[in-house]
Amino acid sequence: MERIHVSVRTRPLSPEDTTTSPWRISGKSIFIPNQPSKFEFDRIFREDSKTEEVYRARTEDIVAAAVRGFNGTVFAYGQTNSGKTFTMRGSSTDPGVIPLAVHDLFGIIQEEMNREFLLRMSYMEIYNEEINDLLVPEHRKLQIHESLERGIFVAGLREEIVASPEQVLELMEFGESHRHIGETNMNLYSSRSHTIFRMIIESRDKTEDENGNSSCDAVRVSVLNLVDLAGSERAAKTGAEGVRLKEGSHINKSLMTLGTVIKKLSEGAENQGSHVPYRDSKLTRILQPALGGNANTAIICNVTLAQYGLTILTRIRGHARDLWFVETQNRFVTTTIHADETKSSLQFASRALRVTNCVHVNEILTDAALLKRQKKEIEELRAKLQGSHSEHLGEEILNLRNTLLQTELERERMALELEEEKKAQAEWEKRLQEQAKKIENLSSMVLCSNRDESRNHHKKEKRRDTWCPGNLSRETLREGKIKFRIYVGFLGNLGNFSSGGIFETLTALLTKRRLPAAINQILWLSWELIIWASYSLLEYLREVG
Ligand SMILES: Nc1ncnc2c1ncn2[C@@H]1O[C@H](COP(=O)(O)OP(=O)(O)OP(=O)(O)O)[C@@H](O)[C@H]1O
Repeated sequence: MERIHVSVRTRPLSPEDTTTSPWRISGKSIFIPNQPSKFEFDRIFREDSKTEEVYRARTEDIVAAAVRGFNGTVFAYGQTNSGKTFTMRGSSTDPGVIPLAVHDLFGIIQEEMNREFLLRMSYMEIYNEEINDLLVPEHRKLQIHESLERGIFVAGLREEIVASPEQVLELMEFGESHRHIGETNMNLYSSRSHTIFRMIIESRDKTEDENGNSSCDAVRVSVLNLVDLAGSERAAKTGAEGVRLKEGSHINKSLMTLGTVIKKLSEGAENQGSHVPYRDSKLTRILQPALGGNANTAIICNVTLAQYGLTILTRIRGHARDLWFVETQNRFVTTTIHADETKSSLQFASRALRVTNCVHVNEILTDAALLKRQKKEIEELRAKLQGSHSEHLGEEILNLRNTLLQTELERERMALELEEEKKAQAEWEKRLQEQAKKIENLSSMVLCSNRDESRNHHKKEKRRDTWCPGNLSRETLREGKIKFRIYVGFLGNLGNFSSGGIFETLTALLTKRRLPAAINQILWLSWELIIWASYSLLEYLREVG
């Protein structure tokens, strides 16, 4: 977790303002004697401080971190005419934070021998809640989007590839010429828009392995935002009307949202899951990652310690100048009370001190890079393993492998045994079922037989067919035998009859004996037939009875 770094820069005062100023500075504190409000910051830069001092205090580290892959944002905040543009852009004699950062950036990159870099720059302004591309002036009213890969970004914004600080500053100059600047009673060159100067830094490791391949394809992409905000202003003070009034109200509205966002964040709203109104203005939406996200952030709060700001605007040989003393040919004279606005700027800055961000390297890993990284990790682990404990560990691993193998074999053997036992049990159960069936059949036969015997005992004269389902009773079998014998007897007698009687009768007729002899023979045959029938009947009754 990284806290937002907040420093205060006071602008020079006129001799009159110096004598009347109620503010006192002591170390890192700024206060009005005998008043409860006392503000403490990371650094306070007095009016004689150079911009380079301001830059070295924190922005220098943020630039160095951006080269290593960490996002960074620095912005100048303060009321109109407090020196924000002076701090961020500077002049040819006193370069501002942006040119210092650009030179530093290229300097650090040149010293980085193991990485190769690709730098891009963009420059945009937020004017009346519209985003304009300062590098391509016809690109106006751009929209903000959000994606997983790019996070929050401005669609259609030109990103120029740059190779030297001079090229960057030249492009910046070009952009400046398209920025909205206007004259107000407070500032001849008052910024009427917020500007965001952005450097996008891409880098990859260029050390090669033995095969000549890059050792890692991971690409680091970080963004460095250097923001010059428009200043809060009171219409009464600036004398704004018409277009200036409209601009002023948009500026104030977006700064108010910035104040609300900082207030919410300082109260821990984001950690508690409460709503933070980033989307209420284009400025806070674009700065969202810097305010409550993944960025090293620094705020330079520009203030004037004047009680009565006696700002004299005059024109010398056609050029407007901001002077610290009264000129005889002054055009505009505004006498204002600054102390309240300074207090409100300091309140904003001290709230920002309580905001923390979660900063991490932005690295994009390709599949090949992931693979290489994992291989590298495996190699490192293997090397560690082969270190001091390698022999002991090797033996232990061998033992563990043997134990594992034996356990596997034992498990397989037990599984086979179990299978065989299951089969045997199934066979045994099948046999048991068959035996049970046989026993059941036999017992049913015994029952039938017993029942028939008892029935015969009580009803000897009656014979009844006894049929037991699924089996023949003894009685049925006996009856079958009797019938068989009777039929055989009948056939035997018929044989006798045929062979004896009929043969003799026919012989008598054919040998032309007399008819009485034939009739006699027929009678004899009939008699024999009767005898046979009687015999058969007696036989049947004996068997059945
Ligand atoms: N530390 C300083 N030393 C010398 N001159 C300064 C300093 N700070 C501001 N000035 C002068 O004060 C004037 C107003 O400064 P500047 O334009 O930077 O204010 P600003 O805060 O950007 O105003 P605005 O919000 O209206 O754009 C400029 O002429 C600038 O040169």
